[in-house]
Amino acid sequence: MRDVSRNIHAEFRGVLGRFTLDASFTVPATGITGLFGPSGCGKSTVLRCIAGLQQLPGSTFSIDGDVWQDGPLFRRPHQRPIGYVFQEASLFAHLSVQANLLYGAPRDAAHARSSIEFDEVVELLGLAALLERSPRHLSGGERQRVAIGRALLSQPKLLLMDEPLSALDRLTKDEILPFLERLHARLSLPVIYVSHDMAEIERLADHLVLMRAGKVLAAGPLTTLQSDPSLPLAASRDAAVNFEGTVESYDPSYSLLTLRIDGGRLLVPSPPAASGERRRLRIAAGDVSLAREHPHNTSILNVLPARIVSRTALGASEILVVLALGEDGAGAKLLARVTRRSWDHLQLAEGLDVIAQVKGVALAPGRNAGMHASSPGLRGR
Ligand SMILES: Nc1ncnc2c1ncn2[C@@H]1O[C@H](COP(=O)(O)OP(=O)(O)OP(=O)(O)O)[C@@H](O)[C@H]1O
Repeated sequence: MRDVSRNIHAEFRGVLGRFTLDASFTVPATGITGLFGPSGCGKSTVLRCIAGLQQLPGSTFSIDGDVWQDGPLFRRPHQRPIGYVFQEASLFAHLSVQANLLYGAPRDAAHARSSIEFDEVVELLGLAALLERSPRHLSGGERQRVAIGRALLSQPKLLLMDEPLSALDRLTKDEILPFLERLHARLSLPVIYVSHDMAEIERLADHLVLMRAGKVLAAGPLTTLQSDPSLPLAASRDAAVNFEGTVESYDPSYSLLTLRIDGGRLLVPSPPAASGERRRLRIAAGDVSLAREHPHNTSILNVLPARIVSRTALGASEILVVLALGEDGAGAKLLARVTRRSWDHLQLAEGLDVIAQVKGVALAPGRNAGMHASSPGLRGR
């Protein structure tokens, strides 16, 4: 039998008007799972099924071995310990921010032990200065932070977020993303995060469920799906991979961080950071070029040994190359987009050891840095 403990397991099947949903996935019941796909593919419907707001007979759902739906068993929405954050925050206009936050928080002491604390939520979401205010006078971003805080204080076992940033402008989004990153770093609560914006998913998600037309194309770790050439992400114009790096050292004379990643080291321009700190990195396929030999006298900071894992034609003139970093080709996967002419000219081949020249690395802000910064990340060249 499948081990459903520590997992979220979903199988939703049914017909809604002219739409057919046939979505099954299993992801870890930890971290943030991005639910990604084009408009109308069924992302919100999956969330509604998880919340019990949409009942499709013959479906199943369990989290951490706790079954919410299976055959005749169907827990009603109020029997499911979920927090739900929608596109637009609907706050009670006649209540203060503090009263809104506490609305729906369990009052009994039984919840107190394992609970998400009020003070912690206020601190994590930067709400201290807003507590006495009326929601009428909050900005869109502030309202959404209150809505997220209220969902957390209902002590959910699972947080569902349906396009929580899509109603906000770019600057406000960039202001809220660091708060979400802090929640991610500090709380162990599993989150299912719906978005059709890959930039948000790349910043936040650990796992990904890729949807198309009511079906799940693939589910798994974000990096694995990003670097799978058979999936649409890798072939897209802005294809990239994200992975974690650990700060090894900081060179103040050049404001450069050295980060250890699986299979190599990267130098990235950055404000100082403490060694041992974990940071999320993004490397775009278009920022990686290949050489047969170690280049001399180059301005490119990051030049790493790697092995070619696979090649996939992208139209008539380009090739998408999946690389594995390290002399032994056992490290993190990277994508590179090269012209077919260069591929032939350099006599590249699957299995060949090459040098990856990384022209740009985007580094997510540190957990405590940039809480009011509007920069989505730094680029190092
Ligand atoms: N109760 C329902 N009855 C009939 N059709 C429905 C029902 N619920 C959803 N649908 C249809 O299912 C499809 C998927 O809708 P859904 O909102 O889940 O997509 P989505 O991926 O979240 O889209 P978006 O990103 O635009 O929000 C749509 O065509 C929608 O009209």
